[in-house]
Amino acid sequence: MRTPSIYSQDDPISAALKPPSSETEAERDARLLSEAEARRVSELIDEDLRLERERMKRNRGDVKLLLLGQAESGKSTLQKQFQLMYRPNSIDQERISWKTVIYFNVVHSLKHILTTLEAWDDILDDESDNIDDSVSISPNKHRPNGISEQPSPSTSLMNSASPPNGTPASPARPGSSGSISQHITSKEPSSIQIGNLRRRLSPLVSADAQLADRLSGGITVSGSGKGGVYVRSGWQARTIENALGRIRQKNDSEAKKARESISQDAPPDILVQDVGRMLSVSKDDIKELWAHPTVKGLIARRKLKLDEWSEFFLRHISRVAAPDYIPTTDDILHARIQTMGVAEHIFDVNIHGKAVSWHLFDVGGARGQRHSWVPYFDDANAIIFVAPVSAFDQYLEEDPRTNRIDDSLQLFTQICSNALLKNVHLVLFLNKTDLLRTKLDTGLKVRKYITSFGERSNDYETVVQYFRAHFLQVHRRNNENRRVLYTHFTSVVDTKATQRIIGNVRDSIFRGYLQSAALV
Ligand SMILES: Nc1nc2c(ncn2[C@@H]2O[C@H](COP(=O)(O)OP(=O)(O)OP(=O)(O)O)[C@@H](O)[C@H]2O)c(=O)[nH]1
Ligand SMILES: [Mg+2]
Repeated sequence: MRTPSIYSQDDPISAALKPPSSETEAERDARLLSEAEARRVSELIDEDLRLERERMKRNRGDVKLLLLGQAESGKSTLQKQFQLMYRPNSIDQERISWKTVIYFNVVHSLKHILTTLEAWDDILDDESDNIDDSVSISPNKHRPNGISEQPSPSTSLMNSASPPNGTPASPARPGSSGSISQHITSKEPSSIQIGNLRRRLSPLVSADAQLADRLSGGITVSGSGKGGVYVRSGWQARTIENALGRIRQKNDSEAKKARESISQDAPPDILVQDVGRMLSVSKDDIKELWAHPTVKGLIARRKLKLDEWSEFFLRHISRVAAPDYIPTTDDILHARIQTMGVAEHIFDVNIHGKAVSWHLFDVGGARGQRHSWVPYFDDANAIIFVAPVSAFDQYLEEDPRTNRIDDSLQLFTQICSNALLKNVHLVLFLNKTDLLRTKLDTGLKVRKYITSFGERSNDYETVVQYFRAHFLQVHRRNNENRRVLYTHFTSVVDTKATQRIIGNVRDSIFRGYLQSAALV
């Protein structure tokens, strides 16, 4: 008996599509097979559409929270704190993959130190010594890593001649950034010592590109210079898959199951294993380089600028370079990897007996990434805008003429004035306050970089209030709807303090959410 066909005798379209009567058995079998495949694909599409409709319906009641702010402001670190609070097990599952990031952070920092030393001929040249970096420095060679050593321009915040609090702006004055304790007078010993360290560390440093490739999955993004590498959401699974290699061969559902079953017992990636071995062998050399008077001198003279994560991992190198190293949660919070695009994280948040799904969108903050934020604006319930207040002496990697505080203020202006966001609950984190304290304690003068700071006192309280006043001013000028701005001084690497603040923010967002959902 012939298998029933999809072609009905009565339907004219079916009749038109009816197979020719001369169809052979083999042609008929092939046709039936392809009809069955078409039906299967069509049913899959229908099922996908049904699930998507259901998801949209379900998500209508969910809270959507955007984490916005410039690159390096601390958005992903804040996301990790949400993860620690609401899905702590997932941090354990990812723990092993953070080892690749931390090794990359160490190796990349060593490379940056050695390249900078090379540009200064591995010595502290007292004749070119000028602690004040508002004056042009003429190194012997071009600057490493394309980082401009032209004096960075000081800024009057948002070009406002008159800052909040009424004190008139005064011109920048050169300041001192502290005393140099070590002076190397003999070129020979210093350069020979560093030359030897460079030679011994070169196999380790040469792993930099491979580690970057492992994390990015081979994707290079323009502008991923200093920070090293951009990653898309899901990079953890990729580093683990590379470690296991064989998972790639399997079909999707098997790979998913294997990924889910991976814990920190997963066999380590050969590359990561090799880097771990080299780190362990080179531990003393790294310590010697990090403690070397020439390195310390270049840092004090601001000829060598290290990021906070570089300093953190170099300070903890004994632990990080140990053969049995497993990243601690604190290490994970300090690890640095640039976000590419927008990464969605979903948490079930239980408030007053009501369970609500929170969708956290962690965005890439570099200028080239900001266009990808907009599609998430129209159904957002809340924004946490993260502004690093320690960045008053730093300039955008993408545009070395723009002071990072100024960029934050400009970005905050755009967010406050955006019509799509006018009803969104707005929270401001003035972040990296721990680093701000350290910078001020070492004698760095705000007025040297922010001319409008004028003759105010350079103490922590005055400085944070000054920056806060600027952000409040931006909010006030762009607040037709008279919405409240919730402000917090934060250091999001501090778990205890941050989780307390997250609790407050959660409650205030949830109150707004209930009101807008007309549930109260
Ligand atoms: N000491 C200190 N370090 C911080 C703080 N917040 C963030 N960091 C560190 O700053 C670096 C950058 O933080 P991220 O969270 O990756 O920055 P981001 O805003 O996600 O950056 P993009 O993804 O490039 O947009 C990381 O090494 C963090 O550990 C803070 O409050 N204090
Ligand atoms: Mg990020």
